[in-house]
Amino acid sequence: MQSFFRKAYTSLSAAPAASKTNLLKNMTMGRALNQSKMMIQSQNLMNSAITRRAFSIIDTKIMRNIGISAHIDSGKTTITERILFYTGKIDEIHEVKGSDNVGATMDSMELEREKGITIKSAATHCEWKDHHINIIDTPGHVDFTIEVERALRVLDGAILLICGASGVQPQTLTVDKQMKRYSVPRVIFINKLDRMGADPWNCIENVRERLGLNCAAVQVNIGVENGLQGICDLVKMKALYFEGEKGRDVVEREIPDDLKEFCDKKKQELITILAENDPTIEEYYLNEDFNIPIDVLKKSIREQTIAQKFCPVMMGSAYKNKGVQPLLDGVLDYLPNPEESNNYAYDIQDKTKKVKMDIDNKKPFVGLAFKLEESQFGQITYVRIYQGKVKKGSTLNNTATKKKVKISRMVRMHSNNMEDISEAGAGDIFAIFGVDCASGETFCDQSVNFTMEDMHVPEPVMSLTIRPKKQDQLEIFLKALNRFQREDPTFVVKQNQESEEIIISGMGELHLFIYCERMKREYDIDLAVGNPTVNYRETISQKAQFNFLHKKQSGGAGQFARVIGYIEPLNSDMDSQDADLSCQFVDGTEGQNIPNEYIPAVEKAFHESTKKGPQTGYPVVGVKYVLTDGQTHVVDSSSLAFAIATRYSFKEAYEKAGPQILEPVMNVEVTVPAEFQASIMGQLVRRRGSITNTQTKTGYFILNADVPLAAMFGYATELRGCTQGQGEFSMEYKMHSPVGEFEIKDIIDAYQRKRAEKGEDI
Ligand SMILES: Nc1nc2c(ncn2[C@@H]2O[C@H](COP(=O)(O)OP(=O)(O)OP(=O)(O)O)[C@@H](O)[C@H]2O)c(=O)[nH]1
Repeated sequence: MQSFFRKAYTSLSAAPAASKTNLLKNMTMGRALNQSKMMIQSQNLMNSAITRRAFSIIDTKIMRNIGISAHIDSGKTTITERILFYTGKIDEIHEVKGSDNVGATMDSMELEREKGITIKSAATHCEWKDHHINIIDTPGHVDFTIEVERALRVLDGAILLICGASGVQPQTLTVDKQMKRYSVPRVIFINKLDRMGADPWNCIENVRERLGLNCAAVQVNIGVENGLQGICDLVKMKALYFEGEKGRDVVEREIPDDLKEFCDKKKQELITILAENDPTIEEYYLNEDFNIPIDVLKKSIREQTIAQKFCPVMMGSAYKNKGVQPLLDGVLDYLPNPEESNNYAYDIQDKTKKVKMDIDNKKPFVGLAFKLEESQFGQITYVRIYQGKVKKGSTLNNTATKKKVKISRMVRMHSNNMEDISEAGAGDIFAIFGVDCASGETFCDQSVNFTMEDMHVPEPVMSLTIRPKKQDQLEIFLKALNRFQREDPTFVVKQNQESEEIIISGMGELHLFIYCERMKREYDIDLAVGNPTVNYRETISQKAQFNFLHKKQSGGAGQFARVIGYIEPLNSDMDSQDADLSCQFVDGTEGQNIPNEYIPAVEKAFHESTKKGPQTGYPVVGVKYVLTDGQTHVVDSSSLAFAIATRYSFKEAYEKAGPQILEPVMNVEVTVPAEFQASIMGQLVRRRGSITNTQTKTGYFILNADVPLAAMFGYATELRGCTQGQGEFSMEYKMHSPVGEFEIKDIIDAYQRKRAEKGEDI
């Protein structure tokens, strides 16, 4: 079959365009191959045809931009590897941490292959049944959550992966929340059905309860765990088996007799759920007619999925090569093409003006740089086109920097490889070379000036000091920091003004560790790394008035400014995930006691004051400053005087407003063999954790707890030690909560000590 394919591909490539379709038909139809083999051959031929088309603009109707998101280790990379194999992009499957030591194709960084985790999201594309699919493989580890955010921002649909044995896990909740935030329609794939204790029906219940998603299975598994054989498609009412090399031949048979009744029941469940939002299906339902034509059923699933009223659930085992091709069919059948998803930009002149993007190649070009990557050929910038098209050699505007950029080389990426293209059209994802920009910036045609909506960038929760051991490496060290910062908005670099120490902050220990490691490996820098510290925040718990007069009228130019008002908490409850961690200024003045020209100085000085809290030096959050009145002097008032008065007024009121210190609290999930239940609970309670959920599943004990980040240092080692290496845990940022009484004193003392010792301004 391989040689047949090669021959066919050669003749197809050489044939004139008009005869290719016929040639394709003849070659696939004229041979007495079995049904499944024919399917694969015609598939590969179509793929070749589309690969050729990749050099020109792709019709948006046959395009899908999808991401694969899940909790860590759910199998995203493993699935992507199968997708690339079945669509003819790679000739061989390499496993994550596989015995061949090659590593999965999408894990192209050395560190990714070593650790068996995905760090940066790699973009790729493939062709399936005459459709072009752009795929972003997103990392599952919470420390790289910004990669997930970025991917979702630019995708039209997603596959939400769930482990068939573990069900909904902490990060499934996070990625689901992110998908909801960006209104991304999704299909669910329950993976790892070959694992001990796997149960897709439990997972579906779990999804309904914990994610609140209206979902139903469109497939039923044939067997489970070691006995997993295939799946039944409830739309077609056929059984599908995956035979031949690596399960590449999809063979359709009748549903096994012992599953017929169960499949009928599950199909009825699907129809009942669809009927709620679709009058056509409702009519079938009311007539108790469950033999709905395939097209009608697919149309309903598609429309409701795109409208985010429903999620179709598919299933299988990527590792055992079962269920991946039907999942690809599901992507085409149920996820939107770029024309079917809504995207908006803001007019840079008037940010309140929202402009709907039009997937039309004739419209002015608007594209978002959503990801940067350093390669051996220079910076690669990934761009999603929201409208218009772009040709190699054209010039675009970067609306953030106002700089003109020449698009001299355009490519489609495939992990670390690429293919050159000469143009790309609306809805597509491509990459450009040598363009200087930061991620999140918008490129436009000269005729428009739009910016795409900002991405949600979470607050960094952990910091550490870092410096090169050798002075002559300082320049390359700063270059590396600069690059990482532009690639990743959750990686923040600051310099302490007084001690000149460089402080890097990020989303967790692993996040910061990876950057230190990359500096060592990619830049050969010998680093001195300090101890990690937690990013505390300060806030207030009650309202407090201020009335402050700043007056200096002895000699020289005088200063006079009075500010009157109050500060109050922005949140009624700080112990909540929805707490607003911003600071707001409200101009509540009436009349002209403070002339308008001084108000901006007051606002600016308030925001400046919140950058460094009086108790710990960490930023103040969740505070509203309301200016109600004031007083000026005809000669001596100035913006400077009002700025000084504001700073003192804030300090004065802050002391009376019940100051609090907030610390990052993590949602921790620990999975251990059941016999370790007691010791695990004890450990987390000692680490100031409050247990939120426990469950026991097939010999495993799973515990969820909210634990302060400050108490989680060294937990990986402790867990490994007490479970003989059999325990696993993951954690993600949940919220900033007030620090307990006992810890407050330690934190303040440490801050005062540090200041006294070093005269440091942290
Ligand atoms: N039994 C079983 N194992 C699987 C399956 N899919 C993936 N795995 C294994 O699960 C582990 C994690 O798989 P990955 O594909 O790296 O998961 P991921 O979601 O990409 O991981 P991160 O990117 O690090 O979050 C690997 O050891 C895989 O071989 C499956 O269907 N069944």
